[in-house]
Amino acid sequence: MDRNKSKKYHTNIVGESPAWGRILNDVTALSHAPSTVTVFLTGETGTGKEVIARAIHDTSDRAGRMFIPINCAAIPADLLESVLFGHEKGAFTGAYAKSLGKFEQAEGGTILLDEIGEMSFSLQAKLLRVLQEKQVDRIGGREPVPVDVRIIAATHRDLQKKVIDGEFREDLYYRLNVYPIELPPLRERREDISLLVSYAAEKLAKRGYPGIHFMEDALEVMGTYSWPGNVRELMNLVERIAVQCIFNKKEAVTAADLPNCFFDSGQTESTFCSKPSSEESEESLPVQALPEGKTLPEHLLEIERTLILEAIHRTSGNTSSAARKLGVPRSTLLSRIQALSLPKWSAPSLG
Ligand SMILES: Nc1ncnc2c1ncn2[C@@H]1O[C@H](COP(=O)(O)OP(=O)(O)OP(=O)(O)O)[C@@H](O)[C@H]1O
Repeated sequence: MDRNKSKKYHTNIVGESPAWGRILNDVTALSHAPSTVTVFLTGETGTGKEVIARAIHDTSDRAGRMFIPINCAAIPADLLESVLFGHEKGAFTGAYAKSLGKFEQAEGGTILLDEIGEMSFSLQAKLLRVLQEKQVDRIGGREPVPVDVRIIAATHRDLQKKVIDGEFREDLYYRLNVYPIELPPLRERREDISLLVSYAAEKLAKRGYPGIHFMEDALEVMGTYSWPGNVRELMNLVERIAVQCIFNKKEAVTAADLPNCFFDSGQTESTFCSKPSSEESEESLPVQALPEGKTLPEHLLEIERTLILEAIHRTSGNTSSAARKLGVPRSTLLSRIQALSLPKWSAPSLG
């Protein structure tokens, strides 16, 4: 890809992991292809589907035109048709004036149909027509209106299952699924966590928050969390901690500033007993639980650190009962806390 194109999105897209690199390669490949190619984005909530859709638009020859994201799940089913395709004056009760739909507004540009799986069956047929005929029918309109709009569809659901269950049209599914991109969950690209945390802190600083930085122990614990809400959850967490930092007048964020869910035993378990992803499985099978690049002693120290932090959190910093939970004398716990340079416990002001 030429430099200008990469510049256009690299400033607000963060990630250097191989998994994320593959997504950026797809964006690059698409930037060289005709900008009419339909793209189908899948991935858990908060993985960056909208971010990638925008990057695809920004690196296409449609960049100067509109990018319109629509969340199909957020608009009542009976309104969605008029929102997408528009209506003529008097087409239905309350249609006091002609209204252009999003497709016409996005002429020459790109439309992101997020949560496409939530679209009603009858509207799916109308969308299929737009894809086939490149024209929309305004509600109450006499003539179809030609449109030149790239469609990017996105979903966090298993659309193939919806097709099998008869809830999503198969013909539309194949029309949309021309260039599929599957966004990896954050737990499958943990290498990006610390970059994303710095990016989030920088973004907040631009919005007037005081500068904060995350200490190694905090990043370590964050690196073992499962992040069900993915990058969105990370962004929200950094903001929540930034608010606490203003209140506590501090800049350095330690593991003790993280919410309790980071220390849940289920969480610890799911981290250390997690199944390797298909990509990791070949290499890491002989030493199944060992994270890439870590030696056994390093990994054991990490487990020890996490367990001690968890026990300290759960006992609100009471080292006697934490030691009891861990089954070691208090003196041993104190010396391990010192040896591992673990932070002193302080009560979090939120959650
Ligand atoms: N790689 C990334 N670099 C920087 N910010 C990111 C990245 N990925 C996601 N974000 C941020 O995370 C948040 C969620 O991203 P986005 O809305 O694109 O996710 P999504 O997959 O479309 O979520 P949903 O399925 O819930 O609509 C946004 O604030 C976005 O800016």
